Amino acid sequence: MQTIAPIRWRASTKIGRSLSSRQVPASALQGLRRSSQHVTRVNRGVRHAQLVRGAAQQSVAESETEMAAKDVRVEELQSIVSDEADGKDTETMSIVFVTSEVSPWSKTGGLADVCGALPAALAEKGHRCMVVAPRYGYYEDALDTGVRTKVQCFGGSHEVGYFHHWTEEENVDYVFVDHPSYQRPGSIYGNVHGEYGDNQFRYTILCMAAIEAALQVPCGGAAYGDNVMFVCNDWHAALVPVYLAAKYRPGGVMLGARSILAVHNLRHQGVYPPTTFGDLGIDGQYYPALEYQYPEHLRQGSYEEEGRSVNHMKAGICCADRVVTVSPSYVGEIASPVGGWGMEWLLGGRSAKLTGVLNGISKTEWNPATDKLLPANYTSKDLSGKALCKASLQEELGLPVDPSIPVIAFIGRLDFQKGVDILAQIVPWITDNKCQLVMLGTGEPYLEDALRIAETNFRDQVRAWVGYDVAFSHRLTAGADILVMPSRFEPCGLNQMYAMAYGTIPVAHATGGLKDTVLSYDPFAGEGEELGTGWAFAEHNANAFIGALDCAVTTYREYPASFEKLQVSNMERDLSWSKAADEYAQIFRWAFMDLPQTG
Ligand SMILES: Nc1ncnc2c1ncn2[C@@H]1O[C@H](COP(=O)(O)OP(=O)(O)O[C@H]2O[C@H](CO)[C@@H](O)[C@H](O)[C@H]2O)[C@@H](O)[C@H]1O
Repeated sequence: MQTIAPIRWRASTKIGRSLSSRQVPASALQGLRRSSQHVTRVNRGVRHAQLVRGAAQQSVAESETEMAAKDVRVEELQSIVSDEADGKDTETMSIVFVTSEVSPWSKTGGLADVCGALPAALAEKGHRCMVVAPRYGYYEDALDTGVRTKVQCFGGSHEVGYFHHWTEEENVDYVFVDHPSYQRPGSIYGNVHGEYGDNQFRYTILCMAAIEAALQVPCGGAAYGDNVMFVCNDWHAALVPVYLAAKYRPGGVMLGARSILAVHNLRHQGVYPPTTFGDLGIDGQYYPALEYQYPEHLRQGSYEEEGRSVNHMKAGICCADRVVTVSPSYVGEIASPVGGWGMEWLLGGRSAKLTGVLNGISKTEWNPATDKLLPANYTSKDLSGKALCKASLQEELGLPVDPSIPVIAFIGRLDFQKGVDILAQIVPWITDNKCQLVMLGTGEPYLEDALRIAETNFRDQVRAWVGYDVAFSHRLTAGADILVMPSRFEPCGLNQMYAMAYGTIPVAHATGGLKDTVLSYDPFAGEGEELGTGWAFAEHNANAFIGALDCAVTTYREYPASFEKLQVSNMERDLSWSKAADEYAQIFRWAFMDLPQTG
């Protein structure tokens, strides 16, 4: 606790400076109130730290004056303790998430879910939170701040604008970076011809614009300033730590800022030809942080000079103050050849600064008791609504409406990662065992075809919804009995947790976050012992998958009381973001204690 003192001192002075030196519109009274509340909280944090430091330095012989002062301190400590009892953090921080996607505005996968929910969980604990993401569309609920700035990269000066969304309920500042390269008719990252050729440029601008957002955008009347924690999500945001180290700190700006690289998927690293280094506007001494020479077996043929490349993720790993990934098991995988994708040696070297924090789920978006996208709502106390959801799903898809037939669901990106190939292999087993299979996904064309072929071959039992449909993903999660996740690797996985919250039992490959969350059911577990959450299989092959799925189907048919016990137990688990938010906050505090990482 004693080492906390300098952090709070920095926090209060920096926030104070940003309030006084930046122009604050007189009309932004509400925002000013929010800011001043924040400063008050921070000042209270300073007092807390001073108190703790004071306690450590106390001499044995206390004078009467000291005793009186101590009484005052005890009172102050009591007020802090009562704040803690409210579930609020007393050590509040300014946190800026930088991300390529954020739900509900832009989403291709789980990254958007995390950036749409974790900041709100941190804000609920008293932290000031901003999310910076590209403005891919004309978001009606985000207003133009009027702030414009120019960022220098790729041989030119590029003007970006900032749009802002804030609601009292969430208390998160969503800041959307506006640039012509973001608004395209295709999807976020590409179109039918593949990935956009200028993605490196688009996300370099995002990184630069995000740092400037903290300095310049007067959210609620006052900018965040330069004493912030940047949470840089995946390779798209991984240059933020590099710019802090190479451009800002040497110029005496952002000296109090720290950065965390949050790894959601290490397979995608943002890899470009080494000749692009000059476009990034980074001093040459940082070239080694970005350079990566792929070993021969991992080369994809497109890089010059024997596999040499510029790798954004690697740069983030080198320059971030800490690296966080989205589950404890994935930490071990990425620091080893099993899941390091060439980065294992670097991550192994930074293992003291590498932590796994299991994702949570949003209980406002994914709650069967209140979900407006479902034909019926239900709770763990009364599952009758779930039976209605199942019947409605079977009817909607033109499948036989029969409560005794187990409905097995798959939802996800159709990608090598998700193991859809082994799901395709076991479709005949599923149909032979008189189950129904419903798959929702989009992605690699050969896997989309595999889904279509399965439906064509087994029209009475299989449905393949090739596309992206959030409303249907909710109806499917609620209407199914079992959700399968045969992922080859899975940093965390969210669908298994959504399934658990909806009383749908997960069957998953024991990898990454699935290993941490899908625990095989123990029918002999006594009172107070771990019951399990579903069924997991260790080897990634069709036979092992069938073994686990057979357990789930057999339990559903022959031991309905056990199946229901598992459903209820899963629905009553705390899967919320609260615990993860506490763990992130602790990592931020540790990062603020250390000197900044220089790369
Ligand atoms: N066709 C479709 N229609 C509608 N919704 C669809 C859909 N396909 C996928 N989704 C939704 O997208 C999200 C996918 O989340 P995941 O965590 O399972 O995977 P993803 O691999 O994208 O995320 C990466 O980041 C997250 C967040 O850290 C990690 O959990 C994960 O392991 C890692 O691979 C879920 O909300 C799911 O419902």
